[in-house]
Amino acid sequence: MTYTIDETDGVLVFTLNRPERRNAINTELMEGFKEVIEYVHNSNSVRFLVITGAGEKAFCSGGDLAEFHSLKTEQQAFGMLSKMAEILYEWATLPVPTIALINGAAVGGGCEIATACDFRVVAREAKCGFIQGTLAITSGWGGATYLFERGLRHDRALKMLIDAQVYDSGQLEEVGWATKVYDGDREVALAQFIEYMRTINPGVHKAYKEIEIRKWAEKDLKKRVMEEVSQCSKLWELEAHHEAVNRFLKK
Ligand SMILES: CC[C@@H](C(=O)O)C(=O)SCCNC(=O)CCNC(=O)[C@H](O)C(C)(C)COP(=O)(O)OP(=O)(O)OC[C@H]1O[C@@H](n2cnc3c(N)ncnc32)[C@H](O)[C@@H]1OP(=O)(O)O
Repeated sequence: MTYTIDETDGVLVFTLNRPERRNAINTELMEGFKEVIEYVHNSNSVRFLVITGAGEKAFCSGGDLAEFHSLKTEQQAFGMLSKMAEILYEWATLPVPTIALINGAAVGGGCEIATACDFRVVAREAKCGFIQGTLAITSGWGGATYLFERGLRHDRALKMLIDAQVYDSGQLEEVGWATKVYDGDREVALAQFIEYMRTINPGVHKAYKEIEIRKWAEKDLKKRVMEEVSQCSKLWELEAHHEAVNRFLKK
């Protein structure tokens, strides 16, 4: 199974389970996201939604470059990118707090998924980055749009995107991307992170999330996400991108 969904005491944990591919997102995993979103909407018991990656090495390495490499044209790329962008928008606007429990590398689309979450709880040894620039594309799932909504200083957010490098956990904390850096066991870190939130009435959480979502509706967030998708699609079909992906796959 490429993913698991487990609910315990109101905490729903979605685990990306392709450690041999560093939990890269393929079509099957996209369906997993949809299943989780539906689960949360239909549940009265889920209080927190957590996403994490199986294994110790990676949270998520972004889109599955082997699978998506068959997409050559702008139109083909737009199909895949917009599908995942729609999913991430649904995820970002869920009525419960969302937590990326970043157990290892989060790069490319993996960094976008984490940025679409409300909180990023990051393992001390994890490295994360919007490395899409090294593949001659921009983020294509809405990640840059979410990044500019996360309250980071503008120059720091922009530098993260245009340097296209991975940051260590100290740098991620310094720029304000990581909510918390943890040492040791991820389950313990998660339990500590939600310790106080748990004691608060869920109606309060839902109300705060609605405030955020209303702001996003007024700021046309969805439209801006889809424009980001279009930009990425245009770059995707260029030779520079296909050459960079070839280099990665041959490595
Ligand atoms: C498509 C959407 C777009 C977006 O909108 O953002 C993207 O996400 S673009 C994709 C961006 N991602 C990458 O460029 C991934 C780059 N991967 C890495 O940098 C590294 O793999 C890692 C995540 C830092 C982990 O490094 P390490 O632990 O050293 O593992 P390996 O590099 O040896 O990888 C093991 C294995 O997994 C395969 N792999 C890794 N990432 C992907 C991926 N995104 N898609 C497909 N396959 C991936 C890698 O090729 C290795 O395979 P084998 O050699 O066959 O073992």
